Amino acid sequence: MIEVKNLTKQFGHHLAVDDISFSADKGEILGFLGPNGAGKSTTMRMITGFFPPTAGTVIIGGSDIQTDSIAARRKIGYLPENAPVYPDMTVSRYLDFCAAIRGFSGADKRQRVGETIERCFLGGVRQQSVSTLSKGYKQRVCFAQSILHDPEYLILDEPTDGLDPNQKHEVRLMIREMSASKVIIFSTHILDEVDTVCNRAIIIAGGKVVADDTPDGLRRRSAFHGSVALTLTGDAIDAAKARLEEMAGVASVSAVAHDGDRCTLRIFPDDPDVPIADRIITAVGDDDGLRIASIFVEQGRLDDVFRDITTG
Ligand SMILES: Nc1ncnc2c1ncn2[C@@H]1O[C@H](COP(=O)(O)OP(=O)(O)OP(=O)(O)O)[C@@H](O)[C@H]1O
Repeated sequence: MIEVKNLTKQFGHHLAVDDISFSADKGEILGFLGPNGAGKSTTMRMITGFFPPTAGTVIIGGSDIQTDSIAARRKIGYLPENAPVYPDMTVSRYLDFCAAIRGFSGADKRQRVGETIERCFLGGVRQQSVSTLSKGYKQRVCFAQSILHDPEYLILDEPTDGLDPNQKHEVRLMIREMSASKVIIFSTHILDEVDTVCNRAIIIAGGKVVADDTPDGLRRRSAFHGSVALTLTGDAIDAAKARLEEMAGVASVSAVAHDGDRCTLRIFPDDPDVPIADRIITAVGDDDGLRIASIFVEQGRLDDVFRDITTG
């Protein structure tokens, strides 16, 4: 369990993190979202003991990051923003060095490093100097050092930043695979990533937690959640629209696009959780010459919800 209580960070007169509290348990993959400068990296730096908070506490598996720092940090794997890795070392030497710092030696160390290199697909560059690696590979090397000791708590600051789509996919898979036995917190600007990887999302804006929900729960906050986009072709669209407006369970119908004899209607239900698409198809089907070109039930888009929440 990770417990963050009333965490606050003041840089001079600037309040970067303002009284953040949350806790996360094993199996949770917690996405940290927020606009630029919201306070995500600062929060992660305090959680990992990179710098102390102005106020508040962080307890990692029972160990306080400030008063029992070494015990707390032993349990953490941390991928900082921009993947700081020693440029003059080879990949193999760097991971060897990280493993030694983590207390591994001899055959155990060799095995850890070997397995991690394999797991992070770094075999092809293991003897290459870090300074000659591409941005994506540097990111992978830094990711490798964060999981080397199989930590229970994994704090990843934009882990897929700079990776190509295949590498992004691999990292997301790895995060999901590891999640059962860990608490994983990672920040990202990619909302799709939250959907595919996380089972919980915290949105931070202006240093405060402004939403804490499942990705599905966030989507349900969209004004469009449960609405139906219906595209019709034919002459009798106005009659169909009138009929839909009278239908039980429909709150409103609006024409959102019109092109010749083709029209898209957006139908808002009274209750977004009561499906109405079947009844819409039946109601429209009564009109001669009218054809349904497409029908789509909107689940709500995370980027719309994110914008609404973070811009107030
Ligand atoms: N060491 C520092 N000294 C002074 N101000 C800082 C320091 N570190 C961060 N800040 C400020 O704190 C605020 C939060 O920064 P932080 O890096 O945590 O944001 P973020 O949410 O991670 O942003 P991004 O998505 O752009 O990475 C910003 O206004 C930033 O300028």
